[in-house]
Amino acid sequence: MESVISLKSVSKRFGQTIALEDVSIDIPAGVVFALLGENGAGKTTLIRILTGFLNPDSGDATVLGHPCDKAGLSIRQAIGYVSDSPALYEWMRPEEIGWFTSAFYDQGFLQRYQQLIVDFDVPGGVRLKNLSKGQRAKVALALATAHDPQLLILDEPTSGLDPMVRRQFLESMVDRAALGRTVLLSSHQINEVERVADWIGILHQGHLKLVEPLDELRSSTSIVTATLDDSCAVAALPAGKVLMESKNGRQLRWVVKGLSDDWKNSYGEDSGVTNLSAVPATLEEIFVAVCDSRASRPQIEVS
Ligand SMILES: Nc1ncnc2c1ncn2[C@@H]1O[C@H](COP(=O)(O)OP(=O)(O)OP(=O)(O)O)[C@@H](O)[C@H]1O
Repeated sequence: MESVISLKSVSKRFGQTIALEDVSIDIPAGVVFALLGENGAGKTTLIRILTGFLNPDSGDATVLGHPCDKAGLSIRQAIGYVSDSPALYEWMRPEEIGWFTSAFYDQGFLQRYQQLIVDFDVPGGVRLKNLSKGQRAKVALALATAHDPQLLILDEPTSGLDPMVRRQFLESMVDRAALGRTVLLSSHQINEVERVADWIGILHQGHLKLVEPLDELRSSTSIVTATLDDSCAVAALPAGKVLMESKNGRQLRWVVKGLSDDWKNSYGEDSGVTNLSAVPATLEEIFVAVCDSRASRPQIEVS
């Protein structure tokens, strides 16, 4: 089946700054895909390429089968998109902008928009320039979702929303995916994302460090801890891909992907290591391990 979003070896620089380097992703239909990354990781650049606002220096990007560099307008008409700073007609009221925008879409748009505005508790008769940041974000979200698009792209969708609306909004993304729609959202809110995402992509300094279904990522990544007999000794790494190692006195901690079932066998009585244990890693722990360049012996594969 064709991917809803496909990026093949996409790179983009701004002068000396590498915003994206050789990024390839295929996102299937019917999933919530969360793009995570620190400030400046390249998330917005990737979204601007997908929505045709920016062309890559090299590589190919398609959305719903359309090439992003040539069909930006068609893509933006077909999808729902909310940027990190949505531009709205400030002098309009929410009820007016809904009515105005409905002219570009099918008959159901206005009814769905009005329902969303009620659900989000936005006052329909106040000018947009006089609404709070969160209320404006809700209007932008309602406009982007009221035509029930196949694909919804959201750059930092929950910033400015209060906790109740965030929860309601994120749950509605899961409902969309269950109906076969696809949602791509960029976020810093790792804990929130962990509750709703099916797939995770982690960008770090323009490089896609990881892209995987969240279930597989969680079940394959462990936090391994151990105690050294002598704090000056060096312990063998556990068998698997060590994403990060940290040491605090005699305490060792590793984040390991694909920890082998018999990993404890490598630590015999004379290994100088005791109190071995492994627990599943949280998404936040995985994110830090992938992005933290201070890890002392990072990204090592031990077999
Ligand atoms: N128009 C531009 N001109 C110059 N540099 C840019 C431009 N747009 C982005 N960059 C640079 O590209 C890199 C990636 O920026 P981008 O906005 O994609 O990051 P981001 O992951 O969305 O960050 P944040 O989470 O802070 O919004 C940054 O170093 C940024 O300074």
